[in-house]
Amino acid sequence: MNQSKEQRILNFVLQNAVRGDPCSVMETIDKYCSEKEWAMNVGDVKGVILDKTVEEINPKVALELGTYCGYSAVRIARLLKAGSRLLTVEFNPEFAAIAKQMIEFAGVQDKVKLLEGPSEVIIPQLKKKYEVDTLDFVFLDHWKDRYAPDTILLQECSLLRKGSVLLADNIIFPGAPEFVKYIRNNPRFQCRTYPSHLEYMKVQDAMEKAVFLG
Ligand SMILES: Nc1ncnc2c1ncn2CCCCCNC(=O)c1cc(-c2ccc(F)cc2)cc(O)c1O
Ligand SMILES: [Mg+2]
Repeated sequence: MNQSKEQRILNFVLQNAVRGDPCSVMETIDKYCSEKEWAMNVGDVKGVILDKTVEEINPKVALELGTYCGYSAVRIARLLKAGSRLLTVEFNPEFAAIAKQMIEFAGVQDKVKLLEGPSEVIIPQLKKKYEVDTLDFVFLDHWKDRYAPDTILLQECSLLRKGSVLLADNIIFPGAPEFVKYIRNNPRFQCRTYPSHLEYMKVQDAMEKAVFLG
């Protein structure tokens, strides 16, 4: 049975990156996906916006929606201080299996908990099942039409507190128009757009940062 693209990405990392070195894993994925096969990792250009946001917040508890191969989970986790944790949610079991191996190879498994399932099922479980009080940071990178409903669900589950920061990928391409409309007209959020480019392409994209005002 021929391999999936995601399996080829993982194999390239296992054969070419340095075990236990998150930056090496990120660089190796970026090399493969810019030279051999495009894939929907946040990538090295938008990844710097993600880095700066995580460093500014220094989150104790972070949530990622849409793990894919684990690139942004590794990217975020490498910046987390001791005692901080990233919960990352992946719907697709094949992607989750790849991401688990990627996260372990990078050596950040102690900071990352990979949760398998749809976001609308996992989010309501975060408080009781995963012992979350509130979230300091949320990276939205899953189905673009889930960004708005899941932002509403996070509020309904009292998972946001004054100052919680959401960062959403792909608000230009593929686009998340309902989310942009919802968040920019909502007085409970302070928004800022970061124009950038689609991963590994010259196509315009952007990230939206939204601070919950409580
Ligand atoms: N826990 C959960 N709950 C719900 N859905 C869940 C989930 N966990 C995962 N998914 C399912 C998400 C599937 C991937 C989402 N990301 C994307 O769809 C995505 C697509 C592009 C793209 C760009 C240009 C193109 F020509 C084609 C595609 C780029 C990106 O940066 C993207 O993030
Ligand atoms: Mg994305």
